[in-house]
Amino acid sequence: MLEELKEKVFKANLDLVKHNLVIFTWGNVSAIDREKGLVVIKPSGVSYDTMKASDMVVVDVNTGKVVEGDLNPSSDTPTHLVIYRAFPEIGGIVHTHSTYATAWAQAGKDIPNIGTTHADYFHDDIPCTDDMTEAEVKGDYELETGNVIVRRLNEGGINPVHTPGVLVKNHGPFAWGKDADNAVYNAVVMEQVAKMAFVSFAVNPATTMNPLLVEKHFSRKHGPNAYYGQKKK
Ligand SMILES: O=C(CO)[C@@H](O)[C@H](O)COP(=O)(O)O
Repeated sequence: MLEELKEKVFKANLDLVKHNLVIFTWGNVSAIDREKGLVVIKPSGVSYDTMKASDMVVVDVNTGKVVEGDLNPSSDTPTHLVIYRAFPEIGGIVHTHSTYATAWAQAGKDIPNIGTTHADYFHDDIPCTDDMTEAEVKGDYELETGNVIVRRLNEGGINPVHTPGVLVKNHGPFAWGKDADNAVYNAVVMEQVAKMAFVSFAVNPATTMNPLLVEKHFSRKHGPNAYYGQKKK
């Protein structure tokens, strides 16, 4: 079942290594078959060096139950499932501990949009979630991580299509897209704009962004007036 999607998710997980977004067994990629209501995700704790397409695990997006696969699904599976259930536009999700995006997450800071590269792909500042409560941390942690992500986007009036990523405070980045490959692409861009922002503020802590450039660049990628109508934070 879902052999083609397993192959795509498997290759997308290997692309995390190719793009230097993960080491060891860190991170994970998933994708969803919306018609079947099934999610294919990387197995937990398996080295990318030995991983095979047939190792991918298939879970029910609504129950989280494993419907196919001999290995345990990624420990972050509940987080992925919350995001899929909340945002039907999303077809693939990536979680990494990539250095610069994770540094902004550990610092508890949104990645500010101070350049056209950022504007091309993320439009808004890339949001960082707030501190998780004791109940959230001691509860179903991965599920609650998904809930704080959804809450941060919804309360910020942030469109997940226009801003395809988030930072989980003190943890790391989640990125997404229309499919697994697009999610990996956005994860790579997020890490790059995180690095560029860090270096830019080191050069000039007082730097600012020309808002005219934001609309100019975002509209080039998403079409004219694509952003209007989205609530500002
Ligand atoms: O965020 C974490 C651990 O803090 C996880 O994302 C690990 O980095 C990968 O876990 P598995 O996908 O192998 O379960």
